[in-house]
Amino acid sequence: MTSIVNENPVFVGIIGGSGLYHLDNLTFVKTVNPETPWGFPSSPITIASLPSGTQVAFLARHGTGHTIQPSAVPSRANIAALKSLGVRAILAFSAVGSLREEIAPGTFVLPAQIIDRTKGVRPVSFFEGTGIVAHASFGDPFSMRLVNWLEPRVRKAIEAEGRGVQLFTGKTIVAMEGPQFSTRAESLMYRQWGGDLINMSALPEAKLAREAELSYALIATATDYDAWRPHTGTVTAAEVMKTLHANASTSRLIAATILDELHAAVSQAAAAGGEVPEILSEEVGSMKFSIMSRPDKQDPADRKKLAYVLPEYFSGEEA
Ligand SMILES: CSC[C@H]1O[C@H](OP(=O)(O)O)[C@H](O)[C@@H]1O
Ligand SMILES: Nc1ncnc2[nH]cnc12
Repeated sequence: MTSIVNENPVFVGIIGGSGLYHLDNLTFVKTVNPETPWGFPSSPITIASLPSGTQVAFLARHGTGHTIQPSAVPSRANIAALKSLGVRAILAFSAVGSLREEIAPGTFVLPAQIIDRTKGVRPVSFFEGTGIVAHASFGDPFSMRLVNWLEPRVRKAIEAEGRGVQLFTGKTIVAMEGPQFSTRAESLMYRQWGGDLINMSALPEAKLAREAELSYALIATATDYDAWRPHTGTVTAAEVMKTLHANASTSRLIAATILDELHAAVSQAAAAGGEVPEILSEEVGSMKFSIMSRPDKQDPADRKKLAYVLPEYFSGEEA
């Protein structure tokens, strides 16, 4: 595991969604493809440096050629691989449908809540398949410190772009199974439930980031109005494609504008004796009291597996 005192630490990971398979203005350093206890990530991870020399890690959620179904994204391997590189904060981009008139295609949103409509076919926990039980807190599924930090910076970046892209915060995203889009009845139901956006990838990604004690924020980019509008057609992939390109270019601009400062905010305390930086403080240490299984009942093989993602609690001898 790469440590915080590395010469060129990679503290920030970016997960690119549909349409966002690479970033701009970065100098390629290398690709890495760590085999984790949960397999390989969706694609080799690109380590690249910003003009300042800051290095970041980029991972394409569906693979670089978009070959992985939403239900088959190896989210455990993705999150574990990023953590193994030293990543502490993840900016995840996602193409989403809108469930609200005011969130027009082309709008960017930093959601605050998730409604789970996945169907139990995705592994959702690093603890699954082990004899160690843990219950992560997930009431606030995104890292609100990170989201609040992002809001003014993302707003500034999109204003500077000058295309009139709007930004919303505090919204609720429905994470559905797919790969088919929703029916009109489902879409209307999600609105009644309080959903504002819909995608197929917020979960289990956000849950796994929480279990790994990583700060995680989603930058949701609206591509369509889903299926709830009475007098218009329902979402099609062709509709999504119309906005995907422009959204990806705004996403790249956002990344280029904020990554240096985010890296600095995440590393701010490293030099000052290893205190936990403010922006990470909700997540770091959050699993400490989530682990229910008595240490003397924990199988060493399970501990070894979990140490890959939570060395903080599992790398030593059992207590
Ligand atoms: C291309 S439309 C449906 C597809 O797009 C979103 O992907 P991502 O979240 O990776 O941007 C959505 O979640 C679906 O997987
Ligand atoms: N309408 C929609 N439903 C689910 N995922 C999406 N991704 C983009 N648009 C979507």
